[in-house]
Amino acid sequence: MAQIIDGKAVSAAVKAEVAEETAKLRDAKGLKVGLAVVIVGNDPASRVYVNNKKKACEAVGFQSFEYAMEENTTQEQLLDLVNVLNRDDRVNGILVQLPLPKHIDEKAVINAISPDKDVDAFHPINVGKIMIGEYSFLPCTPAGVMRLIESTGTDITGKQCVVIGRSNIVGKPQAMLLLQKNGTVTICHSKTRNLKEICLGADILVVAIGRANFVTGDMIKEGAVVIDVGMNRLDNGKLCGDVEFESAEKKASFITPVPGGVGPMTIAMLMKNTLTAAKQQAGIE
Ligand SMILES: NC(=O)C1=CN([C@@H]2O[C@H](COP(=O)(O)OP(=O)(O)OC[C@H]3O[C@@H](n4cnc5c(N)ncnc54)[C@H](OP(=O)(O)O)[C@@H]3O)[C@@H](O)[C@H]2O)C=CC1
Ligand SMILES: Nc1nc(=O)c2c([nH]1)NC[C@@H]1CN(c3ccc(C(=O)N[C@@H](CCC(=O)O)C(=O)O)cc3)C=[N+]21
Repeated sequence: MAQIIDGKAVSAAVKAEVAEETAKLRDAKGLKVGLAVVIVGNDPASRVYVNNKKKACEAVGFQSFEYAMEENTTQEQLLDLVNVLNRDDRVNGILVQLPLPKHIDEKAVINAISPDKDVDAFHPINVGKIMIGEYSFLPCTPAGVMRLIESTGTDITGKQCVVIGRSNIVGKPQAMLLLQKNGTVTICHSKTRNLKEICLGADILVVAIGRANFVTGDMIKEGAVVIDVGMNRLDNGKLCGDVEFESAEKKASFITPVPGGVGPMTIAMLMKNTLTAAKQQAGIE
């Protein structure tokens, strides 16, 4: 039976570190930290995340600036706001909640965010820096996953790591971070043929697909570390991961639950990135 990785506890520890350093820098250097969160339209799921981010900002001692824009906001209006935030000294980090309404070009918006305020690490400059290991920010979800793996005491070096999913925001950067920690990494996606076989070889399995209960216990090697990034809202309103928890926990050595696993880590790492941004903008470190 697997040990459950407590994402809430690990995220609380990260937030406590951030809160402590924020208070110290405020007292010693008068540093103030601010995060702007922009949301376009009124997708209920997005609202939940944005509210969680706002609460986290309060908890660690940041100012948060929320910009809720109408669904019919034009791309030009959104780009104008991003440019204002780029120049606003109170704002150290900018997060534009994705997905955006279809009439807005997400790439154009991401590219408009000043790379030093890009606390999601989605801007091409920051993506490139991650590739060559010279980053200042790591993308929040993959960075949170790394922290969860670390919390189990697992040494990644030489391990077979399998990532299912190759999105720019989760799968691809996740694979890169595991590689940087000397994992032997395989990336799977919808065209992968022998998925079950590949999964059965995984010492560390990270699943980021977006399909409820897709990975079942028979795909998991005895003793594997299983990280479930998926967030699927079922018809009954319940939140569920990409991994079928009941069968998977019988095989894994460690496993993350949904909710209470990767989700809270994403927000904690966002706080960490925002503090890093503020320090860099103030010339500290
Ligand atoms: N907890 C958190 O903080 C976060 C959670 N999420 C959640 O993680 C999940 C993934 O998100 P995201 O990466 O943005 O999703 P995307 O939809 O962008 O990517 C999904 C990936 O899964 C692959 N895939 C789809 N179906 C299969 C299949 N049958 N077999 C193998 N691979 C498959 C796709 O392959 P292909 O490329 O070939 O299409 C694609 O690479 C979602 O549930 C999302 O809600 C996302 C961000 C943060
Ligand atoms: N620019 C941008 N950056 C993001 O980081 C980003 C985004 N857009 N769009 C959407 C995804 C998703 N995401 C989550 C954040 C917190 C939880 C979270 O707190 N989850 C809780 C439960 C929340 C609930 O109950 O609904 C948990 O898993 O325990 C989940 C998912 C950030 N994302």
